[in-house]
Amino acid sequence: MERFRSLARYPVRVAWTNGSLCHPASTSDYCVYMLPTFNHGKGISLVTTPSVIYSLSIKPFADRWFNSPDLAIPPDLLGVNPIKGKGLGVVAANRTIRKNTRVMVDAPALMIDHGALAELGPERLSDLVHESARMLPYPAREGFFGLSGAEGQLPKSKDSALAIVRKNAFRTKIEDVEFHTVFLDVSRVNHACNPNAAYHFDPLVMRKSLVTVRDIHPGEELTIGYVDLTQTSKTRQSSLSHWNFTCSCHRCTQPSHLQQESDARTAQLINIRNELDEYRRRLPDGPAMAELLITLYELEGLEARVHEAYYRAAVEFNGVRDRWKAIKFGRLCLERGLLLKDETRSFVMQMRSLVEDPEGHWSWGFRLDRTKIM
Ligand SMILES: C[S@@+](CC[C@H](N)C(=O)[O-])C[C@H]1O[C@@H](n2cnc3c(N)ncnc32)[C@H](O)[C@@H]1O
Repeated sequence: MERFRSLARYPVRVAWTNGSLCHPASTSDYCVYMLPTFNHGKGISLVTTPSVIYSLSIKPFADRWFNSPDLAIPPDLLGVNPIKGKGLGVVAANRTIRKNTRVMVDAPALMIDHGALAELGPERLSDLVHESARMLPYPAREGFFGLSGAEGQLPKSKDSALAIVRKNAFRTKIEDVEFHTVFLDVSRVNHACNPNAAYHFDPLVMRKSLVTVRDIHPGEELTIGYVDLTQTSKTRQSSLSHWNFTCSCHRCTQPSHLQQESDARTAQLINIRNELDEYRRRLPDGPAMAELLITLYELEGLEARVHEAYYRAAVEFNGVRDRWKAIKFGRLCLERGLLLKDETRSFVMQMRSLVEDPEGHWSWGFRLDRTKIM
C-alpha cells in the first residue's frame, strides 16, 4: 500500500480499463485489465494485480506501445503449414531468406502474471484467462481461440482458454514482473535446439522480434529455441517438459554416438564459458579458449547465441593487448547483438566502448597485469 501511495504522484500515461473480473489470492487480488487501443487497435488483455497495472500505467515508455510496427507473418516471406509431428509451423515461402533478416515483429495479445499461475487454483485461473481472452477485440479474440492447444475441448470454453495459454505462452519480463505471454503469430513458430532464428522481447515497445541467424531456404521451417540451448540433451529435455512435448529436432534425435559427441561439446562449451567468466585469474590462453568457444557454438548450431562467444573473444584478446582482434570480435558481437537487443543492454555498451577505445576499456591487458585483476 505504501509503495502504491508513493507512486501516485506520477502521471498516468496509459489508461487500462478497470479490472472487470477479480479473484483473491494469498498476496493480492488478480484482475483482468484491457487496453483496446494497443497495437493499432488489436488490443491486449492482462491478468495481474492492481499495483502492477498501476505501475505499468505510469511507465514513461508506455507511449511507445501503441504505434510501434507490427510485422506479423509477412506472406511474401513466410507461410503457416502442417509440420510432421509438430502440428502447424512457420516455413519460408518461395525465396531464400538471408541470415540477419528481421522476419517477424509481434505484439502480445494476452499476458498472465506468473503470480496468478502460481497462486490461483485452476478454477479461478481459467475464469480469469477466459475472461481476458473474451475481452479482446474481435480479430484478436478469434486469433487467440484459433491457436492450438484446445483440441478436444468445447470451443471457446474456460478450459480451452487456459489450455491455449499453457501450450503457447512464452515467458516475458517487464522490469521485475514475469508474465506468460501469448503472441498470435510467433505462437506458430516451433522449437529447435539448433534454431535458425533468434528472438527478443523488448518491453520498451512491447514487441517480440525474430531475426534469422542462418539463411533459410524455400520450404524450410523457421525455428526458435524455447529454452536455454547451451545445456546437454537431457537437461534441455527437462527444461522443455513444461511445454509438454518431446523434442524431435535434429540436435535431439541424432544417432547415439553423435548425440554423445554433441553433449560432450556442449559440456565443454559450458566449462570454457565459466572459466572465461572468471576475471580474477591470469589467463594467457584466454584468446585460444575464446576462439574454441566460438567454434563450439557454431558446431552445435547455436548461431542464435554466438554473440555471447564473440563478446568473450573481444574481452580475451583485449585482455592480452591484441588490439585488432579485440576490435574484430567486438564488431561481430555488436553486429548480431544489436539486431536482437537494444543499445541500453550492458553488453552492447561494453562492446561499443571496447571497439571505440580498446586501451581505455577496463579489459585492456587485464589477463596479463596483476594490478588490473579485480
Ligand atoms: C508455441 S506452439 C508452436 C505452434 C504449434 N505447433 C501449432 O500447431 O500451433 C508450441 C507447441 O508446438 C509443438 N512443438 C513445438 N516445437 C516442437 C518440436 N520441436 N517437436 C515437437 N513438437 C513441437 C508442441 O506441441 C508445443 O507445445
